[in-house]
Amino acid sequence: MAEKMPAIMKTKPAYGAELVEVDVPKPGPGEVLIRVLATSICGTDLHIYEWNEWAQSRIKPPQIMGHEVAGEVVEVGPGVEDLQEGDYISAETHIVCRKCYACRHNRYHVCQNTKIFGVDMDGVFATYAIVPAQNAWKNPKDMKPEYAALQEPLGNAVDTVLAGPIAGRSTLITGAGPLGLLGIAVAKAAGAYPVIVSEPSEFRRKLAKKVGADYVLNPFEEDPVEVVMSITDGAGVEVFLEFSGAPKALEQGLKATTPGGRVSLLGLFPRDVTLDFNNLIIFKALEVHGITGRHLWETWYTVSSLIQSGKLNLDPIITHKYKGFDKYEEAFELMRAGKTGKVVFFPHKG
Ligand SMILES: NC(=O)C1=CN([C@@H]2O[C@H](COP(=O)(O)OP(=O)(O)OC[C@H]3O[C@@H](n4cnc5c(N)ncnc54)[C@H](O)[C@@H]3O)[C@@H](O)[C@H]2O)C=CC1
Ligand SMILES: CC(=O)[C@H](N)C(=O)O
Ligand SMILES: [Zn+2]
Ligand SMILES: [Zn+2]
Repeated sequence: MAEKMPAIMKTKPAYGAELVEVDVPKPGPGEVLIRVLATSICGTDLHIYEWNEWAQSRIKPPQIMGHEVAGEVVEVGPGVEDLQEGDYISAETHIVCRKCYACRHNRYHVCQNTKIFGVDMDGVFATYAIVPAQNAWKNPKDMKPEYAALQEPLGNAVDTVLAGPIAGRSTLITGAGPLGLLGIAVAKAAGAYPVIVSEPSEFRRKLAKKVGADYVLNPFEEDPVEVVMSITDGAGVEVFLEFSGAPKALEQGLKATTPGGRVSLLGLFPRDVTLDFNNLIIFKALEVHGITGRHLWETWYTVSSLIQSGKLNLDPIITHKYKGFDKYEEAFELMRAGKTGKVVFFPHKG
């Protein structure tokens, strides 16, 4: 195996990243080394690339980026018992402590001491990467690497969509970025109808239709509330799934939700949000869920089964595939421009 490897690294506290040659790491106690087969870009990676306020407050360069991955175990560190060379795995990105109050209540997805690889330590945008054995998820041998890498963000989408009943329920999704597109795929696979999607980007509205949205609208040209009311004969939607992080979308979605309906909030807002809580939530007795990470490990079982069921229309969502990392700047710029769904790198050129 090579001694050196290419990696996309946040080398300095500024916009962008660099493609560098670094040493192939050695797995320590409780760790495995994987040969990365596929790795995909998350919106969080884009925040790190752009070096926004959140990234400046959290990321400590130099650091290898990336956290969505599928790979093959090539070396097992001391003390690892349930993994062996040749295992085909993906990885839960949240490294949890199992000691805090949340962990001791089986709420690992909100562990108070969460560390995230690719965020708080070296990540997976490289040909080899270190994964803590406790975070490894074994994949069926026949699962496409690009699907296997998507399981981590699919977990966010599954927890958002399936936070309550959805089969046969009218559903509004705001934001058809990579995560919102995954949300549409999960909602359709789970029997939601109609699925109405509000998204300003024409490129992404077209993708939303391909993935299975029943209606798409441009919130900058039509009032999402009016469209929803006309489709639902004035009732409003039973389920509102927020995937945009846009304050306006939140307000519109709450107005479009039927009294007593369910709201799942995944999108992260750029700033504090002012909201008419009394009339938009309290007097409508809405059920509101904050969504983060993935429930460990039941969400991974649901995601893997949904992929294996063949009912998730993932191919239209994976809009860009790159062999190697040479064109990483193009990939990030296209994503910044909103001209992509999910972008996947296959690090090994051979
Ligand atoms: N809670 C969690 O654990 C996680 C949350 N996130 C957040 O989820 C959100 C979605 O992630 P990505 O799809 O990667 O983000 P993205 O930024 O690529 O997609 C957001 C989409 O919302 C659209 N949008 C903007 N304003 C809108 C409006 N007024 N109405 C409807 N749509 C609007 C944009 O055109 C874009 O397509 C982001 O805010 C991200 O930070 C991402 C990962 C984990
Ligand atoms: C930080 C991330 O982007 C990650 N996908 C998560 O689920 O926390
Ligand atoms: Zn992510
Ligand atoms: Zn914990």
